[in-house]
Amino acid sequence: MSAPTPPRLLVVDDEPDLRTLYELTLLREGYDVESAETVEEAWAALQSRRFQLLITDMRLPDGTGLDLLRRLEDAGRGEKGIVITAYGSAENAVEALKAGAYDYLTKPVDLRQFRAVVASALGRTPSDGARAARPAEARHALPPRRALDRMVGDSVALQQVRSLVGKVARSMAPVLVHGESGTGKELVARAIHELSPRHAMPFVAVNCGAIPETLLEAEFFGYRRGAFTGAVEDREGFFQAAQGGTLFLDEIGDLPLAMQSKLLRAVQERAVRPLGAPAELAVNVRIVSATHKDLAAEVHAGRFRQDLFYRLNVIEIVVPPLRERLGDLPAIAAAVLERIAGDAGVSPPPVLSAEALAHLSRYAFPGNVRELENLLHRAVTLAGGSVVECRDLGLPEVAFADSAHLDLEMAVPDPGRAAATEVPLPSDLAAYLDQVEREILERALERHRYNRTAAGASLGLSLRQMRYRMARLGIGSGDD
Ligand SMILES: Nc1ncnc2c1ncn2[C@@H]1O[C@H](COP(=O)(O)OP(=O)(O)OP(=O)(O)O)[C@@H](O)[C@H]1O
Repeated sequence: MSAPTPPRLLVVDDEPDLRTLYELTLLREGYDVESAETVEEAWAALQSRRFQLLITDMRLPDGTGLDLLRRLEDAGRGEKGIVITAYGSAENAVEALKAGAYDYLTKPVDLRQFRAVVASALGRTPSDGARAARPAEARHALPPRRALDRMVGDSVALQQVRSLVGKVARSMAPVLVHGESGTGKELVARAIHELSPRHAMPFVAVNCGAIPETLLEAEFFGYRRGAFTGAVEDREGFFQAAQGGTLFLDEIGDLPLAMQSKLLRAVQERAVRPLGAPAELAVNVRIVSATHKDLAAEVHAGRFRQDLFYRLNVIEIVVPPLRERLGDLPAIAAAVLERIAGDAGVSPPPVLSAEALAHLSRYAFPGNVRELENLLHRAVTLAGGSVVECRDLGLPEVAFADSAHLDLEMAVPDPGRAAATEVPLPSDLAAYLDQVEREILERALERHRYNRTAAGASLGLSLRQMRYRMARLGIGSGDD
């Protein structure tokens, strides 16, 4: 997969408040963070995978941070270590450096310094706490007012989406965008924002499924200095960051019930109260949310609050899967190839051979446009020339085991027929299902910046189950 893997960090502290504070700070810097409370728990994590950096408290219930550093050294491991020592204990700090620590910090930890030391250990420049450093936002950053242009395709379905976007952009009404993963829901949300009177104000994209439950409130509403142990500076939340603009809540169906209540309150009151703040702050934010889940069914099952559902779903925009609007495929593929060529400074852009296009048109695209983009990126690299052929696409043959052929000319949106003919019966069900599972796991990992815990949780799997499945299917977890 093409997304760069963020550095993976292990935080070890037995004090929940401090652990939360470190995790929150590091997540905001775009790192992939895991945590442990004891030497043994940390060691178990270190044995099962590689990290780039270990950040550990000196005093732990079953030993010290130095024990961890020594074990790493004995095992010839390359992880750097930062040790957090009690205020005034110079010996401890020296001992830590002697034991091979990259650096040490003393309590109470100054977060600015904390970020700087971590960045330096990883050979990076700290983001200075800027929101722009959030990978989720940076990943999709587009020039202003470009989202609508970027939304390629003339199928009836897409024309309807475009016309709805134009209509709803003017109002403040909350919009719920519904569609499978990778269909372009975020593009729709950005287009609404860019066409709205708020276009000069911020667009803040939040993947609700990627934030650990314990950090949700602080992330959404911010916190004040002193709100919890170690909160030494004020931090704004997503609502404040989106002030005057649009807050895009992706994967809203993944929000835990407790947080749903708090969000409902913020939306109703148009005010938020940062953790530790004496009073509420008025916020003027337009909410656009998105989900691939059937939220009505989630309400029915008691997993989503009905009152919040009604609040967010004032206007619904449905983005159909790519396989139901295959007529858009040639134009989207051409636009994507143009973009890839533009990024690489290549001209003219490569084109798909007729057979390659026909081949693609028989594929079900479970990952929709995003999958098409990834596939074309890979294909262009393999093709190395100006024409992308069938063999460069690397589509699993199992997906085509049945020779059902769909003529491109006939590829008009027709959900009924699509379901019946475009997913051929496989000749090897086990291999086919493995391939489907592999793609789902890879997409979830990519979406959650290769954090297996979050990716697994988004699929209803524990970390253990996730690891097992990845190992079975031979999926690497980035750098280990
Ligand atoms: N109609 C389209 N034309 C061209 N590119 C598109 C189109 N729709 C989506 N894309 C591209 O496909 C990729 C996925 O789109 P986007 O992130 O908006 O999907 P999503 O539904 O929000 O995905 P997820 O549910 O996984 O968050 C983006 O790079 C986007 O630019």
